[in-house]
Amino acid sequence: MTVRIRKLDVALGGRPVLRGVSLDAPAGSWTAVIGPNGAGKSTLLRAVLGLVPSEGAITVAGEDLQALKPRRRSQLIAYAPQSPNVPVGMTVFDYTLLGRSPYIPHLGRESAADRVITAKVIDRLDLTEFAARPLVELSGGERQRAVLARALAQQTPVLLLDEPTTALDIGHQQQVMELVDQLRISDELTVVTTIHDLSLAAQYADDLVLLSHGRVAAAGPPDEVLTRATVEEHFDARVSVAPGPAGRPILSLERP
Ligand SMILES: Nc1ncnc2c1ncn2[C@@H]1O[C@H](COP(=O)(O)OP(=O)(O)OP(=O)(O)O)[C@@H](O)[C@H]1O
Repeated sequence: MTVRIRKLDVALGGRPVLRGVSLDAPAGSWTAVIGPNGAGKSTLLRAVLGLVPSEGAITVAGEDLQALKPRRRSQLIAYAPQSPNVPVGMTVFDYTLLGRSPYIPHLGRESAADRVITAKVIDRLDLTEFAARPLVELSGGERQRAVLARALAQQTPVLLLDEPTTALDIGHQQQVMELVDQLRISDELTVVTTIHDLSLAAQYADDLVLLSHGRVAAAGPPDEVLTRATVEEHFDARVSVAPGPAGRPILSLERP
């Protein structure tokens, strides 16, 4: 399902945080939102979910998101936040099962199928040995995978991931990115993720959207957006950019 954002403005605490942001994420595509700290990346995802008030238009498959009931919206879009509230005492299994909430009838219980889907997602994220453990007792990377598990258990056509790999070791980064990519291809998921690792973004995303001071500073395929000059201008970093697999750029920091 295509996600379309037009002229999105968000103000927080009386200060503009997003200004006139537009983007198109076609069905089955992967869009990575990049940008320096405080650029507005997380706010953009939160605005799509209706978690912060915004002005402008946000549609999924042509449906106006702001007009949708929360339950319907949860059937369309799953979100893995950067710093979720972790309910004290809740196990990894029960937390992941929350992803099935949009399909459980009011005052009803989850079905056997909901529990099977939950167990499968937990397994695919290497969390089976932690399933019965309280989430708060997990390491940062284990917890991050549990947050992703909850979002994947929701089985929505659109997946919004806020910094899904920051706490992960290199092996689990690859596992998570590959899993999301497989689901994107097999189920035609539309993936929008914020991400700080620019080389990782470039390896997986079809398009990058560079936010700077709340505006779109550049957008397009990774090799067009990730130039040495653009990275220097917006991140104040000196990097070298080399073509990697399939011409996708790989960045390395250069010591001044
Ligand atoms: N509730 C709030 N009230 C006021 N300002 C806020 C609020 N939430 C975020 N901001 C401000 O909005 C700006 C954008 O924040 P946001 O978290 O979207 O940035 P980001 O690009 O995701 O940053 P990072 O890379 O550090 O995660 C920041 O300057 C932040 O301080």
